[in-house]
Amino acid sequence: MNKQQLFQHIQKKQSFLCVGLDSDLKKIPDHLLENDDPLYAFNKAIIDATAPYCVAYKPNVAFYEALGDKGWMTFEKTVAYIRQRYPDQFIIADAKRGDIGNTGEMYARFYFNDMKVDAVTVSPYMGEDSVKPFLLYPQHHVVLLALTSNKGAQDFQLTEDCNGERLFEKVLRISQTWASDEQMMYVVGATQGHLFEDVRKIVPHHFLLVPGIGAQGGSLEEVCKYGMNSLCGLLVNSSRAILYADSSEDFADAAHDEAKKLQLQMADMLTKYLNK
Ligand SMILES: O=C(O)c1cc(=O)[nH]c(=O)n1[C@@H]1O[C@H](COP(=O)(O)O)[C@@H](O)[C@H]1O
Repeated sequence: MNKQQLFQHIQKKQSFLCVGLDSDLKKIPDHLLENDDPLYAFNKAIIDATAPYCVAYKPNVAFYEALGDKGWMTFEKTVAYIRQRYPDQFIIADAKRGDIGNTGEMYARFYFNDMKVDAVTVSPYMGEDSVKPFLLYPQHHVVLLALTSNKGAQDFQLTEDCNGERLFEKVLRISQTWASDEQMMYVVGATQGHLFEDVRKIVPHHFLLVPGIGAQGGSLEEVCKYGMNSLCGLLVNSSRAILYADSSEDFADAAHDEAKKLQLQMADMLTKYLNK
């Protein structure tokens, strides 16, 4: 899916919501534990409840990897379910990979060829040759960590070199030379507020994956005010606030309501900030 197609989905749905599938056996409603594959049953119900209100899903592989073979099967089945039922949805494997070239090739092959996701989150720390294997798949996307939502973003990403350039700025500036803004996207945490202005000075045209609203306290309004571009350019993720809005048998209805609430706020943001 290219940027223009993603934007068309955003316009059609009046939403730039990405639902994070951080599905945790310890948090899903008890009655689902009777299923052969409880996480898959949970994911299917969440996906059916939220699909009208989002344009993307982001299964976080940690939650599947932790369950071994069974978890990987759940991951694969979940991606296949989205592909089959909701082919317009953009699917991001949140894997935060990044290793030397030949290892990166294995990761890229696994996620793009076998798991068939559209995009993978990748860490920039090991540099160009660690990211390149993912860029050999022209129809797929790298979502590079730039300025993350967590407190530890201060430890390295916000530190300055002797010219006053912060590390996240260097990541954005240099990595742009590795791929076009069709293939590269960046993670910028919603908790970074006005720093979106600085991000947009360097990458005005890229799509940004923005986690950190809801449970982490980031502001949707601030993200949109400083981060929206003429193709929206934002995929705003929410995981726990949607998945665990209710722990009873009504969990899917609660997820539906939460996703719809965010979609309505996003429709307002599009009216307010698109092309402003
Ligand atoms: O790459 C990510 O998706 C990511 C980057 C980041 O800076 N912060 C961040 O929270 N995430 C992920 O986004 C999701 C946020 O989940 P909630 O805080 O529950 O909405 C989790 O899957 C995190 O791993």
